[in-house]
Amino acid sequence: MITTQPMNTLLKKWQDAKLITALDRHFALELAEIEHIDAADECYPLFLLICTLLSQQLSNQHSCLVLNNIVLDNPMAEDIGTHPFAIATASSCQIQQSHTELITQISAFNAIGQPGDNTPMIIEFDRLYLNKYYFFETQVAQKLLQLTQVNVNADNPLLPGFLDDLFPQEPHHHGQFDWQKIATATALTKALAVITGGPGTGKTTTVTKLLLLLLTQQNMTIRLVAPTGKAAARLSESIKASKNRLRQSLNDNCQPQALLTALEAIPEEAATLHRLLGVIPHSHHFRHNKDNPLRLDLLVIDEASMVDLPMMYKLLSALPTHARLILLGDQDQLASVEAGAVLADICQGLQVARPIENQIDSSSWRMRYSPEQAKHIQRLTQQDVSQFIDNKSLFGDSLCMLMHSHRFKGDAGIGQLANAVNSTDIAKIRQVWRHGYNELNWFEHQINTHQENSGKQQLLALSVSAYQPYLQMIQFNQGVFANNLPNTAIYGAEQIIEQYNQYRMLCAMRASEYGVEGMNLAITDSLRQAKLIDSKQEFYLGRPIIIQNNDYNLGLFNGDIGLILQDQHNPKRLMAHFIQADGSLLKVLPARLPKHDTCFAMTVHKSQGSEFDQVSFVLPPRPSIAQWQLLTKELLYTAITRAKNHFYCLGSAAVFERCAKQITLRSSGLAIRLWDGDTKA
Ligand SMILES: Nc1ncnc2c1ncn2[C@@H]1O[C@H](COP(=O)(O)OP(=O)(O)OP(=O)(O)O)[C@@H](O)[C@H]1O
Repeated sequence: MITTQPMNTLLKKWQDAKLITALDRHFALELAEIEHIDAADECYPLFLLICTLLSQQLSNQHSCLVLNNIVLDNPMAEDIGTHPFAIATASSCQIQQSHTELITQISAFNAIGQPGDNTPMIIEFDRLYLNKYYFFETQVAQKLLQLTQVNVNADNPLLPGFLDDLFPQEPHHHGQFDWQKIATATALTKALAVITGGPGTGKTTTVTKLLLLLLTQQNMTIRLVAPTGKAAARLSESIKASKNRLRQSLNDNCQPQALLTALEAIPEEAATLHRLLGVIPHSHHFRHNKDNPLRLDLLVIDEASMVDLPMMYKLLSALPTHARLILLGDQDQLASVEAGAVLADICQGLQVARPIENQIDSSSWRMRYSPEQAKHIQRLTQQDVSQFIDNKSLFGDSLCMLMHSHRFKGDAGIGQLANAVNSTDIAKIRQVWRHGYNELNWFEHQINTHQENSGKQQLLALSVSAYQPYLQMIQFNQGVFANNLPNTAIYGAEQIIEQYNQYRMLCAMRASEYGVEGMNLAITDSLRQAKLIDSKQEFYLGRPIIIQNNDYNLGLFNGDIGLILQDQHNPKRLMAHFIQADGSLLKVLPARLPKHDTCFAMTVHKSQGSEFDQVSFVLPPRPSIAQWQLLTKELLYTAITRAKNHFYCLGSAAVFERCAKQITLRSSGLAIRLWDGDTKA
């Protein structure tokens, strides 16, 4: 390897240029100590480079470093050449060997071992792992494959009839597959079922019908969980709504009492993953693990795209050996905040790449069933899925993807835009925006010579009107308390919070004028000018708060959102009010709140698992290089699909379209392990 400067100097230079973090540099230097090499050794630069690249990959949520992906003449991906942001004219280090030679050479380092070795790093084919992540990935793959191989007895002769009753054939759908029915049959026959699909495709409806059928056959302890409190609360609401719809339809169709009894036994309460596993304060470990398994027969995990690799390992380890697992989620959403993209990897084997008009590879999906599973499905559903038979894959037997959204009607703008973005179809994106749907509004960045942006001003005006109703409710209560009108009804905290949750501004990033920080300041200022808030004090009436750290004693968790309101029992006292996952109200003295921020605007990442009636999304007008890394298709898709009725976007067409073209790829070997066995490089 050749370098233009000593490696230690280069590491510092890369850190200063924000190509790597201080952690990446220290990680590499520490491993060099473990390897017992220093600058005098010929292989020192290569060892440091490889360790730095691995750490950088882990910081960017990859599970491993794919060595064949390293660009040999510019491994640190430095900006070279004529680009205005370029930091150099030539890369400061180059690897002269081929990838094969590189893999052979680094395999000889003491700190890099083979699978099964107790070394800090593990190399497998062209994938380099931190030992811990290799362990998580192999364990997750092994446990998922074990589960998918467990066939569950679904021979009850009543099942096909029950399935027909629960999924009546719609006359106009004659001859089409009923994927909800097939998903239910899949989950009836396998200990692992993965039911994925976009918003409103019927995941909750399907799982409710599935639980109903399972409970008609045997008593089971079922637990419902989701990654965040907000997502758990939403799952609980969705299950309740789905049960109500089902109760109505069972009664209308005079279904057998057995079904109605089973329906009532379906649990409605959902918990967070942390609560399920039992948090031990100040520890990464949970009370439930392989030595103290969970007490349940069936675990349903919603919003599974948010579950990272280490958490999936912990969940699977804590699952009792006899238990069944159902994963629900949208594989197209943003991947987890921490390492891995477990749900996307699970679904990867169903992806069929296809080129579309603008030459960008997009994808469609195709089920893959073994001949035995196709027979089970046919017997239970009378649907012939033989066209999806694939003799090579067994993992496909556990999967079912729902593709038809019942929420976004075929011609509705939000659904159209989400689909166009999801398939990186630029022509379709332009067509949707040009169509002028009522549900979609575009605000163009228009920055004049005084650096004033009329697009931003329009969005701020809209945000003021969208937040006005909840702030007026607060002002009404304030008047009642101030004038001591005991017989006048006031708005309850739950009502006010519900009203606040009708609208949210989402940003791609935290920092900068067009990030959460800048937009929160701008909205606060606009609301103050409109006399809707009085923001002189830190904890002013109506301030929305988002929690940034877990506080197990208070029962507040990262991402929880609440409002500063007058305490109804002592109106002189302001308290932060939160709705918890079980629907109850939690009141906390503002001074006791863990680390928090204002939440008129929040990141798209933090909005996962939530939905709002109206959503506005802010793209920066001129993204920096670092900001471009965040602007992905998955980010856009997640932002759009948070909106139930209206989506507004502040941006420029060029940025929106480039964002839609950037597809997140997370390096991992999980998909290969699940779909091809451990044999493929
Ligand atoms: N087969 C169907 N026919 C008609 N309407 C349906 C069907 N399945 C679901 N729906 C309706 O679509 C809406 C969304 O269903 P559901 O909540 O089950 O979807 P979901 O995929 O869980 O949504 P989300 O992604 O928001 O959690 C509900 O109003 C439901 O009644």
